[in-house]
Amino acid sequence: MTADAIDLDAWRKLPAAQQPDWPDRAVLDEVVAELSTLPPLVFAGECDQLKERLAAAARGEAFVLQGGDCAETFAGATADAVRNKLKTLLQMAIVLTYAGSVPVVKIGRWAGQFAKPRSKPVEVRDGVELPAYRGDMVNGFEFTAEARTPDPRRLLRAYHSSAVTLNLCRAFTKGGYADLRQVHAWNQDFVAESPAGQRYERLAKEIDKAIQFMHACGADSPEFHTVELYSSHEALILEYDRALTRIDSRTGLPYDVSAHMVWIGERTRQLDGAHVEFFSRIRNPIGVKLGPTTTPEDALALIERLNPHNEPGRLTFITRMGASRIRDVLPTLVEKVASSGANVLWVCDPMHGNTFEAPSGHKTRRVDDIFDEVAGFFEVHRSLGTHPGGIHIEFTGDDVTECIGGGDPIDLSDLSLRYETACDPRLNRSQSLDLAFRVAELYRSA
Ligand SMILES: O=C[C@H](O)[C@H](O)COP(=O)(O)O
Ligand SMILES: C=C(OP(=O)(O)O)C(=O)O
Repeated sequence: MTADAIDLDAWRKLPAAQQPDWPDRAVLDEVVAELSTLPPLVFAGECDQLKERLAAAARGEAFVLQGGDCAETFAGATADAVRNKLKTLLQMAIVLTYAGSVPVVKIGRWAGQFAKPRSKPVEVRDGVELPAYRGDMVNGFEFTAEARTPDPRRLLRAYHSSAVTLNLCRAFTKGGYADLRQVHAWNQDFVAESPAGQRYERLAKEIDKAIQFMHACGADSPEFHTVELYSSHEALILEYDRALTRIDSRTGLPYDVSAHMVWIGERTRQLDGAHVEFFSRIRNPIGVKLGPTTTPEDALALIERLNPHNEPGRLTFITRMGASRIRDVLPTLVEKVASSGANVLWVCDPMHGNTFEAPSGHKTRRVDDIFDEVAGFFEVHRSLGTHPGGIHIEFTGDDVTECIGGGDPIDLSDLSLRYETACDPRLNRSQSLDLAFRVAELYRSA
């Protein structure tokens, strides 16, 4: 299909869920016009490369590690915070690479993850009702009428903040910070210094031996000093992602150049809705979140709309069923999709089906439920002979206290110590590394 034949604005005629109530259309139009002139954040060729990597993961020849904050904030785009997230992602990736003996496709849930779908449009505190916080791209977190009023100028800040974050990640991953031996040394510190890490001493020693062996053979090529890293976000605010959609000069086809991969959330995947329509036009690799009420018919219809030519690596289903439901709900879904012959990558999001409210009012998740959902995901795929293609998690590289349990346990009374998320609870650094070692054990138990 040529670019001329692709109507990138067809979504405007359809119902779009979870969009802000912008107070001033004229300001929005000005912002969108400016965004449309700004340089792309990623190159379409990189999106194609990611598509190839995802196709390999769907065949069982790679494993996807996708993660980052639930909601990025403008204030959080500091060198320390970005570095800590990247460092944790790289540490997790080494463990998974060794355990799976396949490349790990590293995708940050960052440089664009500034918008949140909400279950209620308003928040009430002490009898005062204000619009819900929808992410820094839309409004402010502070509970005042001024902060909570959607402001289109925030779309521009989201673009610039994404550019800064991506720039730093590109510098770190290409400039030597991601050196394999350095990342492994950080893992050794985790194992030596934390009660959570001590369980994994044997595995860490094996990795150490493997690295020494490669070094001795002279096999540590330039790839061991740099890392391929991709960016992703939920493309929720369609004005933003549309303004950053450009026609690729190589192919003449449209790509959303705000990120390498974008996904549709559980709340916006209506077949006749604006998000599915918009995503059907762009050529990036895309994801769709599937919750526990998804029927096989829903999944097949999404495949038909979003990947009609059955292109490998184009479509990822990110399942988020909840630990208590995954073993019941996932098998039929995977079975029906597999028997249709569709090329789909299955990734497990063990976060969004396991959220509950603590007595203190904090939204939280049990680390054990998160581990259990991932274990269920592996079990289901193993029993069906399909590939557990990756995990999608909300985490931070900082020592926050937002999820309970883990190797250095955080309990309900600890939640208020360092509860910093702007939306949903994230795994902290130690809980994330713990998860990587657990997934490694699942891999090796096959
Ligand atoms: O991250 C996902 C959603 O935005 C979030 O779970 C919605 O949370 P809410 O139920 O507090 O609106
Ligand atoms: C909102 C999210 O998830 P879901 O659409 O699965 O609820 C998310 O990943 O931020």
